[in-house]
Amino acid sequence: MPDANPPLLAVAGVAAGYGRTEIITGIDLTVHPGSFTAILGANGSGKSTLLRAISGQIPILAGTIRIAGIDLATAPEHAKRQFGYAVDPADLPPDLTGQQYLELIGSIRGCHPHAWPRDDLITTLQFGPWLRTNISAYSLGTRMKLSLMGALLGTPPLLLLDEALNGLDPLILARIRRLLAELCAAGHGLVMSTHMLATIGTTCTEMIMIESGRVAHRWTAPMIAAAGPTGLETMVVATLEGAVKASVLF
Ligand SMILES: Nc1ncnc2c1ncn2[C@@H]1O[C@H](COP(=O)(O)OP(=O)(O)OP(=O)(O)O)[C@@H](O)[C@H]1O
Repeated sequence: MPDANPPLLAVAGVAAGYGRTEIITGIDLTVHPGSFTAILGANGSGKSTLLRAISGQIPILAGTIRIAGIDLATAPEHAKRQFGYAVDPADLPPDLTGQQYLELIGSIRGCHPHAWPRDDLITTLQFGPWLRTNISAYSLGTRMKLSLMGALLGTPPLLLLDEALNGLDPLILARIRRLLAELCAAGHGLVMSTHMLATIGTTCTEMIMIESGRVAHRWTAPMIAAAGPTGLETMVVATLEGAVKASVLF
């Protein structure tokens, strides 16, 4: 019998990569309503590859991915309606305006192009002046805002953010953090890859660290709370140092 309250995301034994090269292996990850999972790891460890697999951009080589109980492999269109994914700013279509991009995402999601969790998102993100300008003229931070606005369109149950806070100025960053915290409090799930420990602080409920394509460390909410904002950085840097020493030994 299907689970009446399935997790928002259930990743089990997943392997994925590019062509014949397997980059991530044996990944298990469960995200429940209200949780915020941060994916950490050194450059090139496989964080984006994991998020590309979860969002169905690359095929998986082993394992299963279920989004709100829906199998991504057997019902991809249905599964993809359950999450918003902040695309890499470099992948935004340069010849569209912001408004056209939002209309495109809205048509794919079957929602109004401004159907956000808050009606005033354009004002909150100070995006109004850019709506009718071609994306090719945007700064990195402006592209990042549009990418986040696309992910939030239709207020999906699950948000997948790949280093989606890079390049935002401190005011916009604070506003986005507040909005994401509100969404988690309302029962949405958030998975975000990041190097910005100071930014995620202790707001996440789980942290995983990817090393060479595998989950090498997991920190639960009590462990994160016990470390505190300053201890968190020390803890993660020490873990990364340990990984570098171990790779030198082998
Ligand atoms: N499109 C691609 N084709 C082939 N290999 C790729 C591709 N994208 C990434 N890789 C390789 O996969 C590995 C993991 O890359 P990935 O982008 O997932 O790492 P990451 O942890 O997100 O890194 P960073 O923190 O630098 O963003 C790297 O060795 C990278 O070179």
